Amino acid sequence: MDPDVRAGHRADRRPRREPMIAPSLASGDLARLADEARAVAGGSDRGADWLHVDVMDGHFVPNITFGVPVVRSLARHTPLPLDCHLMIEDPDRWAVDYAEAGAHNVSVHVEAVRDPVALAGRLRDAGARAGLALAPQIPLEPHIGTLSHFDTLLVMSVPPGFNGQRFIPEMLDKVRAARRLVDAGELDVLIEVDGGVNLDTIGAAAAAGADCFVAGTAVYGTDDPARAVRLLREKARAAYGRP
Ligand SMILES: O=C(CO)[C@@H](O)[C@H](O)COP(=O)(O)O
Repeated sequence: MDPDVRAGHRADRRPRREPMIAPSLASGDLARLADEARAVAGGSDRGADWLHVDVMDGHFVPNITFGVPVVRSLARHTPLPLDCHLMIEDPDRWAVDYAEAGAHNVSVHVEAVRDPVALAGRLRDAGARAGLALAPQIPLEPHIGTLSHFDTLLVMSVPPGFNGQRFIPEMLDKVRAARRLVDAGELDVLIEVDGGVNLDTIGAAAAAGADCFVAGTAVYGTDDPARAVRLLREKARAAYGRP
């Protein structure tokens, strides 16, 4: 693979002291996706780090959202790296199409993928980071070996399928366990937490060791999404022990 692309992936594995915020576009106005992306991009200020794109197929989860053509168009309308979270059956068939459409990170659910190691390699060959997602009922421990082939661990803190759900604090045990492995040098993944992240919950997720925070309702459910991104980052920074 292109060494510059790999270098870019490594650059995302920043020292864990600067929180990343990834607004979840599915909570925005779905008739104005480019505008909603622009609303969090930041302009001259620092905006969101990634734009989270929840892909749901009506089979793996009981909801339907975005397909490959939407991601391809979005990639032309925003400078933000697209973080595609595939909640679909047969990610082995579809994931690389999202990478080729311009996704920066493509996460697949471990129980849905047939050959995770091969798929991670194919995603990287297509120029994307590879992410492994764990729904609330899926434990971390059996998948640690598989994760060593991935760039991102997405810990879901709500059942997949819908925005606006309540954060499940018990999921932070998985974040803490992953953080310990990363800090011990036994795993090299960016830890993302997704679902119910808001100003009341982000501090606990940051203290548990998450690097990247997906927030839908807490960003797009406000009058000022850019401000919401700033406030979320400040809360996470404070929990990291930074001003
Ligand atoms: O993947 C999912 C839900 O399936 C999440 O990305 C949520 O869509 C985030 O929305 P909030 O829980 O922050 O409203």
